[in-house]
Amino acid sequence: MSRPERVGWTPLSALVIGVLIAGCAGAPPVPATPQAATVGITTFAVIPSGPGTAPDPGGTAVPGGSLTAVLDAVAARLSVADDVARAKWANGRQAITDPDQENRVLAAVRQQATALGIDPDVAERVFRAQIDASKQVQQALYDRWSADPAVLPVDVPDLTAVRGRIATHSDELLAALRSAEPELAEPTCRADLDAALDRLITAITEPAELRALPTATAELCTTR
Ligand SMILES: C=C(O[C@@H]1C=C(C(=O)O)C=C[C@H]1O)C(=O)O
Repeated sequence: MSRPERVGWTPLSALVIGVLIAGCAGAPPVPATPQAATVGITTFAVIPSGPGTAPDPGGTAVPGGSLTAVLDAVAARLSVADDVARAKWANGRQAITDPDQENRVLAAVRQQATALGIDPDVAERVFRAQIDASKQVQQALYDRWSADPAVLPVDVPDLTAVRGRIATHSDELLAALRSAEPELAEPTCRADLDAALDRLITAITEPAELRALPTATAELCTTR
C-alpha cells in the first residue's frame, strides 16, 4: 500500500506536484538529455557513491553518498516497471499484480537479507514498498495507453528477461541497504534522503516514476 502521508513537504514533494501539474496540462515527458531519448525513459545521475560518502570530481566528499547508492538502486528497479507493463499489456493486458511473483521476490529478498546480515523484516518492508511503487508506475502506464493507444510503444519485452533485470536491481538495492545501514538509522535520514533525491530526480524523465518515488522511499529510514 502506498503511504504518501508519511512523506512530509519536501523538495521532492514540490517536484512531484510540479510534475503532476505538468501532466494535467497534457505535457508529454521530455527527455532531460539527448541520451535519455535513446537509452529509454529514464536515465540516472552518474554520481559516484560508496559507503558513507561519495567522492566527487573535485575531490570533495559528497555527504550522503551511501544514500545516493540506495536511491540509484531504487530508481533503477523502478525504471524497469515500464518494460514489465509493456510485456503484460501485450499479453492480453495481463493483471499488473502477480501475487505468486511477489511471494517469490519477497522470499528471495528475505533469504538474501539474512545472508547479508540485514533484518529480513526490514528488507521485506523496503521491498513491499518497491513492489507497490512498481505497480503504481505500471498502472499509470496502463491508464495512459488506455486513454491514448497511439502512445503505446510497439516493442514487446520478454517478461522473464525483464524480471531478471529486476532481480539484479534488487540485489544492488540489498547491497546498498547494507552499506547505508548507519545513515538509514540516523534521525536525519528522511531529510538526508530528500537531499540526495534532489540530485537524482532531475535525471528521471518519466512522470509516473517521479510520482512513485515517495512510495518507493517511504520505508527506507529505519528510525521513525
Ligand atoms: C514487476 C512486476 O509487477 C508486480 C511487481 C513486482 C515486483 O516489483 O517485484 C512483482 C510482481 C507484480 O505484482 C512483475 O510482475 O514482475
